[in-house]
Amino acid sequence: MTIASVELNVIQMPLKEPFLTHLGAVTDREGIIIRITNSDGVTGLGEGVAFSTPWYTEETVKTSLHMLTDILIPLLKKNPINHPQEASLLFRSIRRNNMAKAALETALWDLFAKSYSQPLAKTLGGTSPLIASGVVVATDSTKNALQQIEQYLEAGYQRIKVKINPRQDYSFLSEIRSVYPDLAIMADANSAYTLKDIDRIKALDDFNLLMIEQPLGFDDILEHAMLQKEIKTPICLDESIVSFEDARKAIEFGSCQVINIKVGRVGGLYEAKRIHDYCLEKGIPVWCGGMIEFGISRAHNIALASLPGFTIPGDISASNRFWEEDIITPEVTVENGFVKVPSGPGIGFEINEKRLQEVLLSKETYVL
Ligand SMILES: O=C(O)CCC(=O)c1ccccc1C(=O)O
Ligand SMILES: [Mg+2]
Repeated sequence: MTIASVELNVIQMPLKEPFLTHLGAVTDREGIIIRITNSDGVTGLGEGVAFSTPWYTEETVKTSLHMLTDILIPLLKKNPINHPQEASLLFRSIRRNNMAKAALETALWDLFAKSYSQPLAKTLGGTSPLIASGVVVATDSTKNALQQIEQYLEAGYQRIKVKINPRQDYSFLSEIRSVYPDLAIMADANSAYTLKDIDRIKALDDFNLLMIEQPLGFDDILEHAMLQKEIKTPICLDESIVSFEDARKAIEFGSCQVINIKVGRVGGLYEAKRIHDYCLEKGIPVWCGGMIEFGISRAHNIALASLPGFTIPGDISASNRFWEEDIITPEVTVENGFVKVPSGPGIGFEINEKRLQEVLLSKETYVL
């Protein structure tokens, strides 16, 4: 893989409606769109999914730009690679900064697949032609939640995830359950509880949830294992799993029965696939998480979710879940509850250049 240049585009777009969790509101999304070009003029696309502030992980758009320009791109310049997996191994010399690493590594995967005229899903070992689609409801009112659920079920989504916290849990979920007794529902707490809340969390066993995601500390593995012994609802870990090693330890400890895999959170597609393969071997189902992302990251998620261990509908929703107009063409759509895995080379989506220009904040090109 002879890399000729790396282009970093910082963009910003308002969400159609604010995304509310107990940690705050996301109303505008900044992101980094990476275009890598090789010596034959083939381009690979990647997306940096860190937020503007470090509310979900410690990274931000600015720390990602620093890591990319001052550390990761120079590292790639010094160490030519033949396969994206080598980039992933090379980046192990840098501690964490997983979203910055993933932004570059995913672009290399797209470039690699395109240079063999192969769909990225196939390059990764994916087999399913269709991905079951789920969606997240992130609001602080039961009325809004019920309205949104109705609208999303109408659009065909197969599974609903709601955000919960100690001020919005039991009665919120019981109202939703009373309207939708058979709906596939999961609840994501984004670390809103501690073990002192064990009775509140235990009570949620009443609702036959598919799982409860990340109820306790964002970096905890021990207390989730203690909690899982006390509740029937399967625990799914999100924030706590930032590497293959975290996944291995969480499974060994019994800290979770399900894992949400996010490419950015774990540092790229190679690490995501390693976690997937291990979970498949251990009988732990996985699903693909979302980052309120733009179309490039969404496209990488689709390719990853075509692997056989992704047996639960993930947070892979249509472009129009968050955006008036996405930066890719065609946009991601959900039909009869599924997203089609593209059959074209690489991620199978192109940049919508007009839309990219409309939302562009800055652009830098590095020649290698
Ligand atoms: O569909 C989506 O992109 C939203 C997924 C979501 O809940 C989320 C969005 C941003 C940051 C963290 C999370 C999460 O899964 O905790
Ligand atoms: Mg989550």
